[in-house]
Amino acid sequence: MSGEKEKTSAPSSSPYVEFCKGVNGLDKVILRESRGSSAEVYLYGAHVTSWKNDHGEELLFLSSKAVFKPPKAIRGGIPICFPQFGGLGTLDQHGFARNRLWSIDDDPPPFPTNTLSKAFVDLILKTSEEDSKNWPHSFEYRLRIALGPGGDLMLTSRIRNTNSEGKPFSFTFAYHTYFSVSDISEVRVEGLETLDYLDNLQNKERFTEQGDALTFESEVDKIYLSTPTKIAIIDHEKKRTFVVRKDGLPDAVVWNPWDKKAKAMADFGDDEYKYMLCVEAAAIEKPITLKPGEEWKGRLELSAVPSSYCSGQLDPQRVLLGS
Ligand SMILES: O=P(O)(O)OC[C@H]1O[C@H](O)[C@H](O)[C@@H](O)[C@@H]1O
Repeated sequence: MSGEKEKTSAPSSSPYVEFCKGVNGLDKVILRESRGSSAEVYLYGAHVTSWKNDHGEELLFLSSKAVFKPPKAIRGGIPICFPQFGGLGTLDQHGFARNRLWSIDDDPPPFPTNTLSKAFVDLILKTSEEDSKNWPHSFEYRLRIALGPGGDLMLTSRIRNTNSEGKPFSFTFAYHTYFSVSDISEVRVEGLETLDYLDNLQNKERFTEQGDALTFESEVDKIYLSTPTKIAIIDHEKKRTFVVRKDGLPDAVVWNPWDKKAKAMADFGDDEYKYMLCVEAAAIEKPITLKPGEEWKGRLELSAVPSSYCSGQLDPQRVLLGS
């Protein structure tokens, strides 16, 4: 199994980082921030399955039918799509990172920016013999998952080309975040209006979004191109706004399977589409290419703030700037 060499000793827990077992005895890490927020990460897939605010409220959607058993990816939370998004290549849907066993990275290279947080974990995935048969490249993928002092969830991916023969490689990528929402019909997304998108439901044809914030009344599966670095997901019923900030990730996928596709998915409840929305920070239209020795960085920062709106009038500037 890849990455076993990194595991020199059993990691020791602290008040901020607890190493334990999750469903089916899979290794899990719980991050806790002193004001009460928390996150849970499975080493299987480097998959964040839970993110709670300081009131203990769950902010991510995880299906009640999620399967915690390799080789199936966990349905919900934040799957990592690498080195391929969707079916855009020869690999299995969304690549292999989401269904590999990652290791704890005991000695990650330093980060240029110091986070104040003590609640973080560093994970690593390296090329395995099996994966190199389908994707003949050598890579090191380091992922830091951190909870900020205010409960923000930060994921930083650093992917390095370690090919020894001078071969570049290209990949597409997404943080496939499933947000928990009170009722999909009460949700709107701001920051994607007037942008071009590829519609996965119409052979990836290119369209331009209209001027209004996005609302949802049927299946949606769109790849928005060259989006702003901030996107807001406003849950009117919960009076909660998620703010997605991303860096190095120009695109954003918006997905909800709606009723028919929900029924067709074995690991997804028939009605659960009402309670989730995927907004995925991604690099899809223009694949990332790395020469040997080069590193790419892609960062996602999620925060959940009370919606600042009254009488249904939302000022997007306040939502995006006022957190
Ligand atoms: O079922 P999965 O392989 O996890 O994929 C779930 C979904 O992921 C993305 O959002 C894609 O755009 C969708 O087309 C796909 O259905």
